[in-house]
Amino acid sequence: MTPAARTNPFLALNYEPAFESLGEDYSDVVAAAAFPAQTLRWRNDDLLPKIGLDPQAVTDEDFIEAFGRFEGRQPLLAMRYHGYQFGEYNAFLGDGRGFLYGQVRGTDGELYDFGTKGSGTTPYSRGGDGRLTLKGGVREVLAAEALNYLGVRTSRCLSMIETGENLWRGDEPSPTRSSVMVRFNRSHIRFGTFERLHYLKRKDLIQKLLDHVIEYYYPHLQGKSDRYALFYAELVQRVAELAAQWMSVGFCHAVLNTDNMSITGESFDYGPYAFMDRYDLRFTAAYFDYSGRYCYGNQPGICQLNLEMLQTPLSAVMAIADMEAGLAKFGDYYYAVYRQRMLNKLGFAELPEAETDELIKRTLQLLEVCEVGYHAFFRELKQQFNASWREDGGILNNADFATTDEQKTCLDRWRQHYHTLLISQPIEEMEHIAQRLNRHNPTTPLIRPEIEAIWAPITEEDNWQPFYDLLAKIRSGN
Ligand SMILES: Nc1ncnc2c1ncn2[C@@H]1O[C@H](COP(=O)(O)OP(=O)(O)OP(=O)(O)O)[C@@H](O)[C@H]1O
Ligand SMILES: [Mg+2]
Repeated sequence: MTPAARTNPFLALNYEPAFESLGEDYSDVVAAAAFPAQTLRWRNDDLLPKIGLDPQAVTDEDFIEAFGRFEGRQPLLAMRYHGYQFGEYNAFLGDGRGFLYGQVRGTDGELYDFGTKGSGTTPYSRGGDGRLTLKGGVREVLAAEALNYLGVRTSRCLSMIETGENLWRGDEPSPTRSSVMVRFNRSHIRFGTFERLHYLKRKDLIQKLLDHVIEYYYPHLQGKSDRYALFYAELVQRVAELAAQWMSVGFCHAVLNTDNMSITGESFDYGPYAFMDRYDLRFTAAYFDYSGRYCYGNQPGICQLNLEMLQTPLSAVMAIADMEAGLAKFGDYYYAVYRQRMLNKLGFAELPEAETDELIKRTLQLLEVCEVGYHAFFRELKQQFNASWREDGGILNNADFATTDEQKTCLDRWRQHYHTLLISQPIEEMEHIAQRLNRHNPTTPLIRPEIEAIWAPITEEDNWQPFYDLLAKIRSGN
């Protein structure tokens, strides 16, 4: 007897035609580019069990067949959307270098998207090549893994395959290498997906899409008479919390256009992002963001503004007053999470609100006065922390970042304050403080020099080991 032909586990998944079932008003059927080569550079084995696959049973060739050659799966749908880009409405967007490959139910019961980036041109490419640079792929893989470790609600990359083409880009030495990536996230429905329908004056399609979003991503609201208002209120909460997550980990997304805002409140699209080095509210990651519109410190406000702009399309089916009531809570949601996360970074689980605010204020002031790196400071704190600090007050005695008189005075004041807080905690708590400092402050933050350090061996000698080593570090916090 001949053995039965083996099926690629990715092709054997039970794909649900959720977005597809909305019909042809929301997407276009497209084909993937035929690439001259496929070299698997990244397979995210962490994600496979989440979709019921055993990593051992999935070969590299399975990845390449499914996510490099895109064989055996259709329809591939370029999703339609518009969006406000740097405040200007753009009615010529849509998936210009990607498509929705398919949707699968995770073992957690949630629906997930496989969405591509760099898979070829579509009707929305606007003269672009439909491609993703290899460095772009590498950067998105790294950002997603780093943010995931840090507890940010983020998309992940399932695979990244080098595709053997030469690309020309203004922001990379060119020709530069090409890649195709498959993203794994909750949904690629964007604020801009609704904005497009408003632009087309299609109230019917807005309602249909909103019902779809609630059915798949807010199912606990289904059947409630005020489900639309509840949906918006929950989206406000999710987005506010996401902004707080970014701010606490020192992350600047860089392109918070409404087409990069997910309707599930999940973070995605890691283009010119950067983790800042020094604490600086004006830190701007994208070289083309001349006004600093999407600088680090503007992110909560921009998220709030994007939510407000979403009211325009949604007002076709619900009352603006209800949405205003939902949006009014943005600040409370934001600060609750920001406070908690900063407290954790400083080692504490809980302090009265006023004390928390005072500690955060003094810490940020210290970072500014001492000109010490944001991540470097917290790393120093975790590495030097000693339970004996509670008794002897020898906090950060080995810190080398305070040299001027002003810096020394600032550090001394901070030490005294931190010491008072340590004394307010029982001695048994010191161990937990050490654990929290460890968990919330990575030893290797994904700041730009770390990325450039792994990129050099890739371009110079095609050595990928430093990339894998860095991934291991950012996935473990070490
Ligand atoms: N090289 C390219 N060829 C064709 N279209 C492109 C290219 N680069 C970007 N685009 C399109 O420009 C718009 C904005 O790009 P942006 O970088 O925000 O999205 P993206 O990174 O391509 O996709 P995603 O938002 O899913 O991460 C999108 O419509 C995108 O499809
Ligand atoms: Mg985008």
